[in-house]
Amino acid sequence: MSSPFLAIDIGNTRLKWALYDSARPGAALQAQGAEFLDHIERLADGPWADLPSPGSMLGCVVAGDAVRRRAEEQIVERFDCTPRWVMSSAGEAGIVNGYDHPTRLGADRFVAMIGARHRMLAAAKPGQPPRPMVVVLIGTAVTVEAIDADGKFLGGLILPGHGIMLRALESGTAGLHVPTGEVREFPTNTSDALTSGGTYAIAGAVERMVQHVRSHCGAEPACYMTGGAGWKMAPVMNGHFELVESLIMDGLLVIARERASN
Ligand SMILES: Nc1ncnc2c1ncn2[C@@H]1O[C@H](COP(=O)(O)OP(=O)(O)O)[C@@H](O)[C@H]1O
Ligand SMILES: CC(C)(COP(=O)(O)O)[C@@H](O)C(=O)NCCC(=O)O
Ligand SMILES: [K+]
Repeated sequence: MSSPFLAIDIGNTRLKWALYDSARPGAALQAQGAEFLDHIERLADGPWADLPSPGSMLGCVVAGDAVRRRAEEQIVERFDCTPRWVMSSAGEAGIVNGYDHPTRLGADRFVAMIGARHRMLAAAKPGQPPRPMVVVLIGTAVTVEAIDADGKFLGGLILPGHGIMLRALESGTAGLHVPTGEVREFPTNTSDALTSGGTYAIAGAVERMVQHVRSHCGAEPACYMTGGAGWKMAPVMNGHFELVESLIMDGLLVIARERASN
């Protein structure tokens, strides 16, 4: 008998949650939401109050122990299931972790790569070999991961996200104040210059990683993008980046299914 499954992704800005009808890739989404970290205490009595109780949950958390504990309090207060969190390991669910210290890799990065690998394999036509991948997470920070065709995580970049870049510029200068501008190829005012600078800094780093993977692996990578600010980046990306809002949740579903069958 399958029972509902709760997936949770806690980043440095927001907690994202999604309730599925079962713990397997492709499960039907029953409810989802996102809360800024300051508002986690309201989950049990708020958005979670009327949900069916999940039989199990799995999450990833990079926001620190205090935030994880606050989330666990909400989970056990509201639901009859044990909080479980993915730790990055030397390998799981088709990804081999090439980090110098595999457990130090952010769990969100590890899980997103697992979700992406599953998606890439599912999209392959019969007889088509697995492809290398570039996986981009646009959250508080930006990460750009390289994975070869065998599923080995080769390494990844960490950059400041849009918000951190703008706040750093504002605090480090007299004449720059955080404005909201437009992305322009040739910005002619400060607001547009700042917004475009941040956007193209990320786009440029991503394009470089695509080049690195292409020449290292000798094949065109499958490119996936996710994260709260992914929609801002998708329109300026050259080439075919697939924006997959649910990549981390997809990875949690893959891991939950694998763990249940092992
Ligand atoms: N409702 C929103 N409107 C505009 N931007 C948002 C919104 N929510 C998130 N963002 C952007 O996305 C970033 C956070 O994305 P998210 O994936 O939640 O990050 P994290 O996983 O680090 O918590 C923020 O830095 C912000 O730029
Ligand atoms: C790189 C990150 C800060 C990204 O966090 P996020 O933007 O999702 O909040 C997080 O994955 C993290 O703390 N990683 C640990 C260090 C590492 O991956 O090398
Ligand atoms: K994240």
